[in-house]
Amino acid sequence: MQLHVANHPLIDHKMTLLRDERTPSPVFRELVAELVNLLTYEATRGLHVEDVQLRTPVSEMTGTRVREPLPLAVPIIRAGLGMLDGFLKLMPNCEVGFVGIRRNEETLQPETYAKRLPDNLAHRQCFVLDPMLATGGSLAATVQFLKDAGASEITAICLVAAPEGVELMQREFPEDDVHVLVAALDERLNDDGYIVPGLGDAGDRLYGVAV
Ligand SMILES: O=P(O)(O)OC[C@H]1O[C@H](OP(=O)(O)OP(=O)(O)O)[C@H](O)[C@@H]1O
Ligand SMILES: O=c1cc[nH]c(=O)[nH]1
Ligand SMILES: [Mg+2]
Repeated sequence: MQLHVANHPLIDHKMTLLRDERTPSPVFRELVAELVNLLTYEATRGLHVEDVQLRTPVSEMTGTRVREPLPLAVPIIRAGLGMLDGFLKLMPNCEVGFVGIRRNEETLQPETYAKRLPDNLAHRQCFVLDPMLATGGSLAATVQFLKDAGASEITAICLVAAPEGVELMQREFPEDDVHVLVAALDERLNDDGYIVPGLGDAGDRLYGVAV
């Protein structure tokens, strides 16, 4: 697994607003969308493209377009859904697969309650969306589902990561075919498995505490 930390002043500025406990849900959602726009630009540098012939008002030229099959976006429900619109704004023709995972609050183990993915992901670039990489269990389970379906180029876009989660991903996926792009790499996990300083429970801050 290859880790990329965005390290950009605009992203850092928006992350500061996002982390603030006084930021209300509507603003939080808007900031997430803006951050995902910026991160998607960076995460899609390696998109597969093909040549296409066109004519400008001045001359013939060879341009490029994103090659088919188009990439698959995979938000991890719930909190990852908050990143989907921002991603699709830049990649409007992507198909979307869904994985629903909830962390067990006592064991911190991921529990999968929904999975709707194409059967065959060979030769398909996949972009996993989840704001939080804490212990890494939820992301590792999702990446494994994609690999089981044949995916070999997987990029996760996250907002905040803990070193513990990064280490788990590196242990589980030692090859270079998995990339994780994060807006911020934080200090550690606390005893409850929350990222410190983090931003709290991303799902609750996006959608409230309903289960
Ligand atoms: O790295 P991990 O230790 O697995 O934790 C990260 C997971 O925790 C959060 O989801 P949560 O379980 O709170 O579900 P929710 O999105 O429905 O709130 C977050 O969105 C990740 O999916
Ligand atoms: O800090 C954390 C850890 C896991 N899930 C969250 O939403 N926040
Ligand atoms: Mg949650």
